[in-house]
Amino acid sequence: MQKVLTIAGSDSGGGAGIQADLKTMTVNQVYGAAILTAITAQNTLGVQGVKVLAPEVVNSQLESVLRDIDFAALKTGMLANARITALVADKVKKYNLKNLVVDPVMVATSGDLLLKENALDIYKRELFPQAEIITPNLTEAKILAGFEPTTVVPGEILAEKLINFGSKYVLIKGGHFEQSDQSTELAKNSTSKTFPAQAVDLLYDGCSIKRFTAPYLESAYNTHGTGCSLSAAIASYLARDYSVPAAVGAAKKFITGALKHSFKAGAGSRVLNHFWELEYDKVK
Ligand SMILES: Nc1ncnc2c1ncn2[C@@H]1O[C@H](COP(=O)(O)OP(=O)(O)O)[C@@H](O)[C@H]1O
Ligand SMILES: Cc1ncc(COP(=O)(O)OP(=O)(O)O)c(N)n1
Repeated sequence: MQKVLTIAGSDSGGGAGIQADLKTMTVNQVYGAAILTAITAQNTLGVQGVKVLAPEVVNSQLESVLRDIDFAALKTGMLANARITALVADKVKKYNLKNLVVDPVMVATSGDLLLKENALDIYKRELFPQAEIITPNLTEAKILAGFEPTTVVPGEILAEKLINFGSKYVLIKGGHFEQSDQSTELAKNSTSKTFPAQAVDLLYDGCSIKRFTAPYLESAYNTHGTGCSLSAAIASYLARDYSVPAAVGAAKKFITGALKHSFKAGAGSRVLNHFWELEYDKVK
Protein backbone atom coordinates (compact mmCIF):
# COMPACT_ATOMS: atom_id res chain seq x y z
CA MET A 1 0.00 0.00 0.00
CA GLN A 2 1.53 3.31 -1.04
CA LYS A 3 1.14 6.32 1.25
CA VAL A 4 0.08 9.74 -0.06
CA LEU A 5 -0.10 13.04 1.84
CA THR A 6 -2.45 15.95 1.25
CA ILE A 7 -1.70 19.40 2.67
CA ALA A 8 -4.91 21.38 2.31
CA GLY A 9 -7.91 23.05 3.92
CA SER A 10 -11.00 21.40 5.40
CA ASP A 11 -14.32 21.83 3.55
CA SER A 12 -17.04 21.20 6.13
CA GLY A 13 -19.47 20.45 3.27
CA GLY A 14 -17.32 17.49 2.17
CA GLY A 15 -17.09 18.46 -1.50
CA ALA A 16 -13.56 19.86 -1.80
CA GLY A 17 -10.36 20.18 0.25
CA ILE A 18 -9.08 17.46 2.57
CA GLN A 19 -12.41 15.62 2.47
CA ALA A 20 -12.36 15.28 -1.34
CA ASP A 21 -8.68 14.35 -1.28
CA LEU A 22 -9.08 11.51 1.22
CA LYS A 23 -12.11 10.07 -0.61
CA THR A 24 -10.16 10.22 -3.87
CA MET A 25 -7.10 8.55 -2.38
CA THR A 26 -9.11 5.80 -0.70
CA VAL A 27 -11.05 4.88 -3.82
CA ASN A 28 -7.86 4.97 -5.88
CA GLN A 29 -6.26 2.47 -3.53
CA VAL A 30 -3.62 4.42 -1.66
CA TYR A 31 -3.32 5.24 2.05
CA GLY A 32 -4.16 8.92 2.56
CA ALA A 33 -2.83 11.13 5.35
CA ALA A 34 -3.79 14.79 5.81
CA ILE A 35 -2.25 18.01 7.10
CA LEU A 36 -4.81 20.76 7.76
CA THR A 37 -3.91 24.34 6.84
CA ALA A 38 -7.29 25.96 7.39
CA ILE A 39 -10.81 25.20 8.55
CA THR A 40 -13.52 26.56 6.29
CA ALA A 41 -17.18 26.81 7.18
CA GLN A 42 -18.40 25.84 3.75
CA ASN A 43 -21.34 24.19 2.04
CA THR A 44 -22.55 23.74 -1.53
CA LEU A 45 -23.65 27.41 -1.62
CA GLY A 46 -20.27 28.94 -0.77
CA VAL A 47 -17.77 29.70 1.97
CA GLN A 48 -19.25 31.26 5.09
CA GLY A 49 -16.04 31.47 7.17
CA VAL A 50 -12.32 30.69 7.11
CA LYS A 51 -9.98 30.10 10.04
CA VAL A 52 -6.39 29.75 8.85
CA LEU A 53 -4.26 27.71 11.25
CA ALA A 54 -1.12 29.18 12.78
CA PRO A 55 2.05 28.13 10.91
CA GLU A 56 3.28 26.49 14.15
CA VAL A 57 0.25 24.16 14.11
CA VAL A 58 0.84 23.27 10.46
CA ASN A 59 4.52 22.75 11.24
CA SER A 60 3.87 20.31 14.09
CA GLN A 61 1.47 18.24 11.96
CA LEU A 62 4.07 18.10 9.17
CA GLU A 63 6.91 17.13 11.50
CA SER A 64 4.78 14.41 13.13
CA VAL A 65 3.92 12.61 9.91
CA LEU A 66 7.09 13.29 7.92
CA ARG A 67 9.33 11.89 10.68
CA ASP A 68 7.25 8.73 10.75
CA ILE A 69 5.68 7.90 7.39
CA ASP A 70 7.40 7.39 4.06
CA PHE A 71 5.19 9.06 1.41
CA ALA A 72 5.37 8.00 -2.23
CA ALA A 73 3.63 11.21 -3.34
CA LEU A 74 2.00 14.34 -1.94
CA LYS A 75 -0.32 17.11 -3.08
CA THR A 76 -0.93 20.63 -1.89
CA GLY A 77 -4.32 22.34 -2.03
CA MET A 78 -5.38 25.44 -0.07
CA LEU A 79 -2.20 26.85 1.49
CA ALA A 80 -3.96 30.08 2.46
CA ASN A 81 -1.02 32.46 2.89
CA ALA A 82 2.67 33.14 2.24
CA ARG A 83 3.93 31.77 5.58
CA ILE A 84 2.24 28.38 5.19
CA THR A 85 3.33 28.16 1.53
CA ALA A 86 6.96 28.86 2.52
CA LEU A 87 6.77 26.34 5.36
CA VAL A 88 5.49 23.61 3.03
CA ALA A 89 8.23 24.40 0.49
CA ASP A 90 10.85 24.08 3.27
CA LYS A 91 9.52 20.66 4.34
CA VAL A 92 9.50 19.33 0.78
CA LYS A 93 13.18 20.27 0.60
CA LYS A 94 14.13 19.10 4.10
CA TYR A 95 12.53 15.65 3.66
CA ASN A 96 13.44 15.37 -0.02
CA LEU A 97 9.80 14.57 -0.90
CA LYS A 98 9.16 13.17 -4.37
CA ASN A 99 6.12 13.28 -6.66
CA LEU A 100 4.88 16.68 -5.48
CA VAL A 101 1.59 17.73 -7.12
CA VAL A 102 0.84 21.44 -6.58
CA ASP A 103 -2.76 22.55 -7.08
CA PRO A 104 -2.44 26.33 -6.66
CA VAL A 105 -5.88 26.83 -5.11
CA MET A 106 -6.78 30.52 -5.14
CA VAL A 107 -10.56 30.86 -5.41
CA ALA A 108 -13.51 28.52 -4.70
CA THR A 109 -16.18 27.86 -7.38
CA SER A 110 -18.37 30.22 -5.37
CA GLY A 111 -15.87 33.05 -5.95
CA ASP A 112 -14.56 33.11 -2.36
CA LEU A 113 -10.81 33.85 -2.03
CA LEU A 114 -8.74 31.01 -0.52
CA LEU A 115 -5.21 32.44 -0.91
CA LYS A 116 -3.56 35.73 0.10
CA GLU A 117 -2.06 37.41 -2.96
CA ASN A 118 1.41 37.77 -1.39
CA ALA A 119 1.76 33.96 -1.47
CA LEU A 120 2.06 33.92 -5.27
CA ASP A 121 5.74 34.83 -5.26
CA ILE A 122 6.54 32.04 -2.80
CA TYR A 123 4.65 29.55 -4.97
CA LYS A 124 6.69 30.62 -7.99
CA ARG A 125 10.11 30.80 -6.32
CA GLU A 126 9.98 28.00 -3.73
CA LEU A 127 7.24 25.47 -4.41
CA PHE A 128 6.91 25.17 -8.20
CA PRO A 129 10.63 24.36 -8.75
CA GLN A 130 10.22 21.30 -6.53
CA ALA A 131 7.00 20.09 -8.16
CA GLU A 132 6.59 17.14 -10.48
CA ILE A 133 3.44 18.80 -11.81
CA ILE A 134 1.42 21.95 -11.14
CA THR A 135 -2.31 21.92 -11.91
CA PRO A 136 -3.78 25.45 -12.20
CA ASN A 137 -7.21 26.02 -13.69
CA LEU A 138 -7.48 28.55 -16.49
CA THR A 139 -7.97 31.55 -14.21
CA GLU A 140 -5.14 30.52 -11.87
CA ALA A 141 -2.87 29.94 -14.89
CA LYS A 142 -3.52 33.46 -16.16
CA ILE A 143 -2.92 35.06 -12.76
CA LEU A 144 0.33 33.12 -12.29
CA ALA A 145 1.49 34.03 -15.79
CA GLY A 146 0.81 37.72 -15.12
CA PHE A 147 -2.36 38.20 -17.20
CA GLU A 148 -5.68 39.67 -16.14
CA PRO A 149 -8.15 36.80 -15.55
CA THR A 150 -10.46 38.26 -18.23
CA THR A 151 -7.77 38.34 -20.95
CA VAL A 152 -8.02 35.72 -23.71
CA VAL A 153 -4.67 33.87 -23.80
CA PRO A 154 -3.90 30.70 -25.83
CA GLY A 155 -3.14 27.69 -23.65
CA GLU A 156 0.30 27.21 -25.25
CA ILE A 157 1.44 30.67 -24.17
CA LEU A 158 0.24 30.10 -20.60
CA ALA A 159 1.95 26.69 -20.48
CA GLU A 160 5.25 28.13 -21.75
CA LYS A 161 5.21 30.90 -19.15
CA LEU A 162 4.36 28.53 -16.29
CA ILE A 163 6.94 25.85 -17.11
CA ASN A 164 9.60 28.53 -16.63
CA PHE A 165 8.84 28.53 -12.90
CA GLY A 166 10.61 25.15 -12.76
CA SER A 167 8.06 22.34 -12.35
CA LYS A 168 8.62 19.27 -14.55
CA TYR A 169 5.05 19.39 -15.95
CA VAL A 170 2.25 21.95 -16.15
CA LEU A 171 -1.38 20.85 -16.47
CA ILE A 172 -3.80 23.65 -17.37
CA LYS A 173 -7.34 22.51 -16.60
CA GLY A 174 -10.16 23.60 -18.85
CA GLY A 175 -13.16 22.84 -16.62
CA HIS A 176 -14.04 26.39 -15.62
CA PHE A 177 -13.80 27.85 -19.11
CA GLU A 178 -15.14 31.35 -19.56
CA GLN A 179 -17.19 32.83 -22.35
CA SER A 180 -14.16 34.91 -23.34
CA ASP A 181 -12.10 31.73 -23.71
CA GLN A 182 -14.37 30.25 -26.37
CA SER A 183 -11.95 31.29 -29.10
CA THR A 184 -8.88 29.80 -27.41
CA GLU A 185 -7.28 26.40 -27.79
CA LEU A 186 -8.78 25.12 -24.57
CA ALA A 187 -12.31 25.47 -25.91
CA LYS A 188 -11.75 25.25 -29.65
CA ASN A 189 -14.25 22.42 -30.16
CA SER A 190 -17.05 24.62 -28.95
CA THR A 191 -20.33 24.01 -30.75
CA SER A 192 -22.64 25.92 -28.48
CA LYS A 193 -22.63 29.53 -27.37
CA THR A 194 -22.60 28.58 -23.73
CA PHE A 195 -20.62 25.35 -23.30
CA PRO A 196 -17.67 23.83 -25.17
CA ALA A 197 -18.12 20.32 -26.54
CA GLN A 198 -14.98 19.06 -24.81
CA ALA A 199 -13.35 19.64 -21.42
CA VAL A 200 -9.73 19.89 -22.56
CA ASP A 201 -6.77 19.81 -20.14
CA LEU A 202 -3.38 20.69 -21.54
CA LEU A 203 -0.21 18.94 -20.29
CA TYR A 204 3.20 20.47 -21.08
CA ASP A 205 6.69 19.25 -20.18
CA GLY A 206 8.64 22.08 -21.80
CA CYS A 207 8.94 20.19 -25.11
CA SER A 208 5.59 18.91 -26.21
CA ILE A 209 1.93 19.42 -25.45
CA LYS A 210 -0.51 16.58 -24.83
CA ARG A 211 -4.24 17.20 -24.57
CA PHE A 212 -6.59 15.17 -22.39
CA THR A 213 -10.16 15.51 -23.52
CA ALA A 214 -13.52 14.30 -22.27
CA PRO A 215 -17.06 15.33 -23.24
CA TYR A 216 -18.00 18.57 -21.49
CA LEU A 217 -20.84 17.65 -19.13
CA GLU A 218 -23.29 20.54 -19.11
CA SER A 219 -25.24 18.93 -16.29
CA ALA A 220 -22.09 18.97 -14.14
CA TYR A 221 -21.33 22.67 -14.78
CA ASN A 222 -20.12 24.24 -11.50
CA THR A 223 -19.61 20.92 -9.70
CA HIS A 224 -17.58 21.54 -6.57
CA GLY A 225 -14.22 19.95 -5.73
CA THR A 226 -13.14 18.89 -9.23
CA GLY A 227 -9.67 20.46 -9.04
CA CYS A 228 -8.94 19.04 -5.57
CA SER A 229 -10.04 15.55 -6.60
CA LEU A 230 -8.13 15.62 -9.90
CA SER A 231 -4.83 16.58 -8.20
CA ALA A 232 -5.39 13.99 -5.43
CA ALA A 233 -5.99 11.34 -8.10
CA ILE A 234 -2.82 12.35 -9.97
CA ALA A 235 -0.82 12.05 -6.71
CA SER A 236 -2.38 8.63 -6.04
CA TYR A 237 -1.40 7.32 -9.47
CA LEU A 238 2.12 8.79 -9.24
CA ALA A 239 2.49 6.94 -5.92
CA ARG A 240 1.49 3.77 -7.75
CA ASP A 241 4.37 4.37 -10.16
CA TYR A 242 2.45 5.66 -13.18
CA SER A 243 4.35 8.10 -15.41
CA VAL A 244 3.03 11.68 -15.29
CA PRO A 245 1.09 11.44 -18.60
CA ALA A 246 -0.37 8.06 -17.54
CA ALA A 247 -1.32 9.44 -14.09
CA VAL A 248 -3.04 12.45 -15.69
CA GLY A 249 -4.90 10.17 -18.13
CA ALA A 250 -6.11 7.88 -15.31
CA ALA A 251 -7.07 10.87 -13.13
CA LYS A 252 -9.01 12.45 -16.00
CA LYS A 253 -10.96 9.21 -16.49
CA PHE A 254 -11.68 9.11 -12.74
CA ILE A 255 -12.88 12.72 -12.58
CA THR A 256 -15.03 12.40 -15.71
CA GLY A 257 -16.85 9.42 -14.18
CA ALA A 258 -17.24 11.23 -10.84
CA LEU A 259 -18.70 14.24 -12.70
CA LYS A 260 -21.06 12.06 -14.74
CA HIS A 261 -22.40 10.60 -11.48
CA SER A 262 -22.36 13.93 -9.59
CA PHE A 263 -25.42 14.76 -7.50
CA LYS A 264 -27.05 17.47 -5.43
CA ALA A 265 -26.00 17.17 -1.78
CA GLY A 266 -27.46 20.55 -0.80
CA ALA A 267 -29.11 23.59 -2.33
CA GLY A 268 -26.05 24.85 -4.25
CA SER A 269 -23.47 23.36 -6.60
CA ARG A 270 -23.40 19.64 -7.37
CA VAL A 271 -20.81 17.39 -5.69
CA LEU A 272 -18.73 14.59 -7.16
CA ASN A 273 -19.56 10.92 -6.72
CA HIS A 274 -16.07 9.63 -5.91
CA PHE A 275 -17.38 6.09 -5.66
CA TRP A 276 -18.87 5.80 -9.15
CA GLU A 277 -16.73 2.78 -10.04
CA LEU A 278 -17.78 0.71 -7.04
CA GLU A 279 -20.10 -2.21 -7.55
CA TYR A 280 -22.99 -0.93 -5.39
CA ASP A 281 -23.36 2.09 -7.64
CA LYS A 282 -23.63 -0.08 -10.77
CA VAL A 283 -26.32 -2.25 -9.17
CA LYS A 284 -28.60 0.74 -8.46
N1 LIG B 1 -18.52 20.19 -16.66
C1 LIG B 1 -17.41 19.48 -16.86
N2 LIG B 1 -17.41 18.48 -17.78
C2 LIG B 1 -16.31 17.72 -17.98
N3 LIG B 1 -15.15 17.89 -17.31
C3 LIG B 1 -15.07 18.88 -16.39
C4 LIG B 1 -16.19 19.72 -16.11
N4 LIG B 1 -15.84 20.60 -15.13
C5 LIG B 1 -14.57 20.31 -14.81
N5 LIG B 1 -14.09 19.30 -15.56
C6 LIG B 1 -12.77 18.66 -15.47
O1 LIG B 1 -12.47 18.57 -14.07
C7 LIG B 1 -11.07 18.73 -13.85
C8 LIG B 1 -10.83 19.90 -12.90
O2 LIG B 1 -10.88 21.09 -13.66
P1 LIG B 1 -11.42 22.48 -13.14
O3 LIG B 1 -12.85 22.30 -12.70
O4 LIG B 1 -11.15 23.47 -14.20
O5 LIG B 1 -10.50 22.73 -11.88
P2 LIG B 1 -10.73 23.64 -10.59
O6 LIG B 1 -11.73 22.90 -9.74
O7 LIG B 1 -9.39 23.74 -9.98
O8 LIG B 1 -11.28 24.94 -11.06
C9 LIG B 1 -10.47 18.92 -15.24
O9 LIG B 1 -10.05 17.66 -15.72
C10 LIG B 1 -11.63 19.47 -16.05
O10 LIG B 1 -11.48 19.26 -17.44
C1 LIG C 1 -10.94 23.91 1.63
C2 LIG C 1 -11.08 24.11 0.15
N1 LIG C 1 -10.03 23.83 -0.66
C3 LIG C 1 -10.15 24.00 -2.00
C4 LIG C 1 -11.32 24.47 -2.55
C5 LIG C 1 -11.44 24.65 -4.04
O1 LIG C 1 -11.74 23.43 -4.60
P1 LIG C 1 -11.34 23.07 -6.13
O2 LIG C 1 -11.60 21.65 -6.34
O3 LIG C 1 -9.99 23.58 -6.47
O4 LIG C 1 -12.25 24.01 -6.90
P2 LIG C 1 -13.75 23.96 -7.21
O5 LIG C 1 -14.00 22.76 -8.06
O6 LIG C 1 -14.49 23.94 -5.93
O7 LIG C 1 -13.80 25.24 -7.96
C6 LIG C 1 -12.39 24.74 -1.69
N2 LIG C 1 -13.57 25.17 -2.16
N3 LIG C 1 -12.25 24.56 -0.34
